[in-house]
Amino acid sequence: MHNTIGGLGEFALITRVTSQFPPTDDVILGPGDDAAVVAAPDGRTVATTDLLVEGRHFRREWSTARDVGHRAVAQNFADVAAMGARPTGLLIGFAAPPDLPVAWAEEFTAGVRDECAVAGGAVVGGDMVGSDTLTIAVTALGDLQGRAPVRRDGARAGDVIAYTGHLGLSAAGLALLERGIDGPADCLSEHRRPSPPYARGAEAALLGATAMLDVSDGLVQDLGHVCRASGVRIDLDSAALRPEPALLEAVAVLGTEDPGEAAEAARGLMVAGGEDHALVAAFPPDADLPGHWHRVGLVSDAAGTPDGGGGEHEGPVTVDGRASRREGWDHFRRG
Ligand SMILES: Nc1ncnc2c1ncn2[C@@H]1O[C@H](COP(=O)(O)OP(=O)(O)O)[C@@H](O)[C@H]1O
Ligand SMILES: Cc1ncc(C[n+]2csc(CCOP(=O)(O)OP(=O)(O)O)c2C)c(N)n1
Ligand SMILES: [Mg+2]
Ligand SMILES: [Mg+2]
Ligand SMILES: [Mg+2]
Repeated sequence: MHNTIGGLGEFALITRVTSQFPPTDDVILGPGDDAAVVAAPDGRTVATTDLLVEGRHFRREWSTARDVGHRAVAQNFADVAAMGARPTGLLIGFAAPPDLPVAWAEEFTAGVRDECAVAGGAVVGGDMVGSDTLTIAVTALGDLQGRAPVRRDGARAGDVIAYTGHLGLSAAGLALLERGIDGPADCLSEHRRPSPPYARGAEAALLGATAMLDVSDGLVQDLGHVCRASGVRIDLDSAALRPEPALLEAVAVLGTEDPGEAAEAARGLMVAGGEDHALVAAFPPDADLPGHWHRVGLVSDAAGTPDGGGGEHEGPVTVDGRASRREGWDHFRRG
């Protein structure tokens, strides 16, 4: 019996892993040749890639291999959804030390397979290499189904900002894990296995979204990209940012007794916490939004403000007209 991937060897591991992935109707040729062939019925393919690095994005003591598999898919197909596209294909680069248990690789694969079943895409290939640091590099493909992509540069003054999915739960989950606290469960599970509302990306496109992205680094920071690309400002209404019960509970567990302070701390996590992969979009003011799109802000003109929408201390995204005190994630600033 080979318990480590070093004992099993590269090609036996590839066979074990690739045999787990059922093809979908989009897959013309799956894993096994020099490249895969994925249908692009619309003739335009959305392509995106994100890395997961052990110690930076996940810890093996905090997340199971299955969790990391789910997360690798979610993080990437959320970007596909954020373009208004439907997930189709996935390529998985797997860099691992030879003493990694085979069971870890297999459980990771099961997580990938199960999240693909939720999102609707298929694994069509990947790569395996040895590395001191366990690193997962995923490339995701999507189909626009004949629609125009929803970019970051289309928001216009007068548009409303709305989100769907969760905000702040993942950041709360991370804070709980850092403190060794094992609840509330919804926050821990959202951190370990984010649940992006994949199908609502295409829905937003059909509802007339003018700009969209998924929240990976923090709502305020990520909406800043929309502002810079669109040449607008965005003001969020704190009263419209309603924390979910699990988030309020997490904040209480993390040490805020006062209910007023708890609500404030929860909103802090909603505007600055990343990795829930909620979808946030700008819509024309008359858009007929279903209830799962929560209206939280307004787009205004950047003209007349310093720096075309915010100086060094006031970014283009404000909360109740004021700069947000909390920043989002920056890979290099935070080390
Ligand atoms: N090393 C790179 N080479 C080329 N493009 C990159 C690189 N890193 C990031 N990008 C591009 O910059 C944009 C912003 O990246 P990122 O902030 O990671 O987006 P997201 O949060 O949606 O994953 C994306 O379009 C991405 O493809
Ligand atoms: C062990 C650990 N520490 C810290 C974090 C928090 N964290 C890591 S990366 C990140 C931002 C999102 O990841 P990124 O690679 O920037 O994805 P992208 O924005 O490109 O989608 C956050 C909040 C984490 N998930 N795990
Ligand atoms: Mg990225
Ligand atoms: Mg994104
Ligand atoms: Mg990021």
